[in-house]
Amino acid sequence: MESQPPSKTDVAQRCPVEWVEAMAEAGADQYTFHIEATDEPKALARKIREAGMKAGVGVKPDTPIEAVLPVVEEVDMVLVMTVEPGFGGQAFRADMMPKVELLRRRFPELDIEVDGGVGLATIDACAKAGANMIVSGSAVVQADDPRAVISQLRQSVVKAL
Ligand SMILES: O=C(CO)[C@H](O)[C@H](O)COP(=O)(O)O
Repeated sequence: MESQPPSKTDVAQRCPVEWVEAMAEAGADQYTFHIEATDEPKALARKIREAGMKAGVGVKPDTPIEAVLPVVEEVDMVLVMTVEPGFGGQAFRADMMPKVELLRRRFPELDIEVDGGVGLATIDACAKAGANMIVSGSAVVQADDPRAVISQLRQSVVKAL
C-alpha cells in the first residue's frame, strides 16, 4: 500500500472537543486546538491522544505564552500564532518570537510551530527563535516557483536545528 502523507488539522473554532472523533475517523494524524477555545485543555489533549492522534495546542498573539505552559506535557506540539487567526496574507508578528524562544529554552524536544506571515523574509527569525514546524501560505502559493520556496524555508529551519 502506498504511504499516505501526514494529515494535520488545526481547529480554531469554539468547542474543539466536538470534532475530535470525526477528525480521527477521517484519518487526521494530528489535531491542534487553540488554548482560548477550551476551559479544559488537558482533558482535550488526552482525548485527542486517546483517539490516536498527536495533540497540538495553539496560542493567539494576544494570549501570553504562560497560558499554554501547564499543558505542554500533555501535547506533542505548540503552535505560536504569528498573526491573528482567520485569513492568510497578514504581516508577520516578529514580537511573537520571544514566545518561541521561551518554549525552546524550556522544552528542547518540543515541536514548535509558527503560523502567519512566514516566508523567505521572516523564516530566519522563526528558525533562530527555535521553531521547527512552519505554516506558510501566501509566500508559497504566490511564488513563481513554490517548490523552490518550500525548499528554502525547509533549509533555513534545518540549518538552525
Ligand atoms: O489561516 C491562516 C491563519 O489563520 C493561515 O494558515 C496563515 O495565515 C498562513 O497564511 P499566510 O502565510 O498567508 O499568512
